[in-house]
Amino acid sequence: MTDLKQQKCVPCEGNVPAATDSEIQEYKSQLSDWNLIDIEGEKRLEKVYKFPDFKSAVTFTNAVGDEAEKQGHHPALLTEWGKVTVTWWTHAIRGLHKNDFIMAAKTDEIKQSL
Ligand SMILES: C[C@H](O)[C@H](O)[C@H]1CNC2=NC(N)=NC(=O)C2=N1
Repeated sequence: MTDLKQQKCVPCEGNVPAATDSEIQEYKSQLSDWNLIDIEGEKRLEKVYKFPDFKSAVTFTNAVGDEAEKQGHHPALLTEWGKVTVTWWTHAIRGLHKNDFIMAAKTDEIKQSL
């Protein structure tokens, strides 16, 4: 099985099915500490990353933003002193796609690289 973090997002403009519950479980089992949340009926993946100060939280936020631009898939990012909340979902399908799990794995990799 190819690591999620090594995969690329496929272009997604609403013409793809959402991940099934069993796909969600399979992809989620390859990640650590990501929470599956439900916002008004839409499934999303969320994780809070901790930092020692505001500046390193901003650096991480920008690095995640750069990868999002590269992959054409964009998160919600809430940057605060000492923490960043990252939320991935696919707007076009109002739910989760494999792209979101790929980006979650890449987000973990970015955190480890800083
Ligand atoms: C045209 C462009 O690829 C799409 O609008 C992309 C941009 N980034 C995106 N990011 C996310 N998270 N979901 C989307 O549906 C999405 N759509």
